[in-house]
Amino acid sequence: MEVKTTKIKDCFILEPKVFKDSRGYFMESFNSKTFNTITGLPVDFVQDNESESTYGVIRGLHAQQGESAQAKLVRVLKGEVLDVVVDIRPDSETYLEHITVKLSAENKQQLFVPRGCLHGFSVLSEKATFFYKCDNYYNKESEVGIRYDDPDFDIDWQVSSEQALVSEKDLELPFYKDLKK
Ligand SMILES: Cc1cn([C@H]2C[C@H](O)[C@@H](COP(=O)(O)OP(=O)(O)O[C@H]3O[C@@H](C)C(=O)[C@@H](O)[C@H]3O)O2)c(=O)[nH]c1=O
Repeated sequence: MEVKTTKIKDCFILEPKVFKDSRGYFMESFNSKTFNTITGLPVDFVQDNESESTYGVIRGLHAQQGESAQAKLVRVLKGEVLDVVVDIRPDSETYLEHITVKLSAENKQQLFVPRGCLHGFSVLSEKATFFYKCDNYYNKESEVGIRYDDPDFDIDWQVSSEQALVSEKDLELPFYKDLKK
């Protein structure tokens, strides 16, 4: 497993070691000891989630807050997405910065999203199966989010506005400046 830093504090890209042979490939997609050693973060994942989406779907930008804050280790099992992390931790040196990373079944990259950051993704392939580990349980009451098209962040989702497919719930999210903090 190789680790690459991103410009967001404590947000890493992980690249599993892939063993290819005539049968196909093998990889350790997650190893708790390796994860904690290479990131230096003692994260204890407790919930796995999976979703499937079609081209143009944008999910996000979401987080859970307070005692239910969640770190996530996200990856793509099928297809390709543009993954987005926005740092809304007021005490972070990268507060209000965001990154975009292409994750695909082919590149097998994983992105670690620290607690307190907003997360979302857009689907760039015909379909995408998205998988992620969370270090805290789902708690609907603790959910917060902002609009994917918040002009203060001006995120390029690489999907045209005509083709963007966004849930009703996500369309009702506020812009960051209007989020109750
Ligand atoms: C996230 C989640 C949803 N649900 C339910 C609630 C709802 O009925 C249905 C769909 O939920 P949502 O519309 O919120 O799903 P979705 O828009 O895919 O939400 C996810 O988006 C990405 C970007 C994230 O980062 C995740 O943390 C999560 O917020 O699934 C759970 O039962 N457990 C969960 O952990």
